Amino acid sequence: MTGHLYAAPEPSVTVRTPGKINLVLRSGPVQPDGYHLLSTIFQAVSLFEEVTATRAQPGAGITLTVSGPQAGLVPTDETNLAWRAARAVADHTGLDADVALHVTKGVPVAGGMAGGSADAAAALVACDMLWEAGLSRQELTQLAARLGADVPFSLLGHTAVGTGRGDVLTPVLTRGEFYWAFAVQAEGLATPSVFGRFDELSGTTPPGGGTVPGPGDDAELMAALRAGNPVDLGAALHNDLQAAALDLRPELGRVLEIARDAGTLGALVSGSGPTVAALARSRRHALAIAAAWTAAGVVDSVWTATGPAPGARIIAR
Ligand SMILES: C[C@@](CO)(OP(=O)(O)O)[C@H](O)COP(=O)(O)OP(=O)(O)OC[C@H]1O[C@@H](n2ccc(N)nc2=O)[C@H](O)[C@@H]1O
Ligand SMILES: Nc1ncnc2c1ncn2[C@@H]1O[C@H](COP(=O)(O)OP(=O)(O)O)[C@@H](O)[C@H]1O
Repeated sequence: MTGHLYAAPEPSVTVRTPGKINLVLRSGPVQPDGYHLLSTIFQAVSLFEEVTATRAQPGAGITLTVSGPQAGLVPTDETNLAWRAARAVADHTGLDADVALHVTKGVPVAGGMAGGSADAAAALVACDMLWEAGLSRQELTQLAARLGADVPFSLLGHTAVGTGRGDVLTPVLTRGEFYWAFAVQAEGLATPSVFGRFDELSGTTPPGGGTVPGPGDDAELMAALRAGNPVDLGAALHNDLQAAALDLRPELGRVLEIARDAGTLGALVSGSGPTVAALARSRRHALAIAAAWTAAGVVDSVWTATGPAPGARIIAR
């Protein structure tokens, strides 16, 4: 028998969180704090991020690595949202922030699908469990909202109405599965520039003024979700930021047109873009829409998924 010594592996926790689309996004004017009051309906989709948090030696601090097809576009320093989430758990609990984080990206980067927010949500849950911090759901949600407007929804998943900055959530009842195709561009759009262009295009409303339509205005969309009716859902999709994203990226007009030619039930820019989401009749139809985009050469990659998808889940420990 040879005398190999095997070190016990360090404890680790892996958490999976979904990307999202906004089925409806209505924005009011910019507020004095620089944020826009929103009325949105999020749907989580089956493109997932995974964050593994592994215990590190005392004094090691936070380290972070990233893998996945677009890993090169993601910062690995303290500006990464997963890093900031680990820091937030440590600051909130007074525990030492010694952890090695690994992020596996499955959501397009800077595509308006909240991949970074999903990493933040996953890192919150993973560090809470690894460090046995015992944070309540409410504490996790509060930390999430401080990290970004989309982060609380990444924790929750499924389908939900978002008000305030998009961070005040009410779950929505849905039936069945919806099929989506996504047209992804290699070069993302920065969320603040899209909101900035939205302000320019929407004119002279003074900061803090104006009103935001409530979810009651989306009764038809809510009924379509409850009934599991993709045709009615497709007809009710709406994004106030779409004109701004198209203004910054006129070529997205062609991407929308190709989806319509391929028989989509409804296509729109996802959140702040530039990803375009197209609702399909079936899994096969989603693949056909994706193939039409590829054939036209108007995208850098195509992805398909179903929604709704669950929120943060611990998948290994
Ligand atoms: C537009 C949406 C739609 O779900 O998402 P994306 O499409 O970018 O993923 C969200 O509102 C983005 O959420 P998130 O990306 O978490 O935003 P944050 O990091 O909190 O904010 C980044 C910046 O976006 C602008 N912002 C964000 C949210 C909001 N309600 N009003 C804003 O004006 C602000 O300029 C803010 O400084
Ligand atoms: N963990 C992360 N994953 C991806 N991007 C991140 C992350 N942390 C910080 N970022 C930065 O945030 C930007 C937008 O991130 P992302 O969440 O992918 O897009 P969006 O806000 O359009 O949904 C990226 O360009 C990147 O510079």
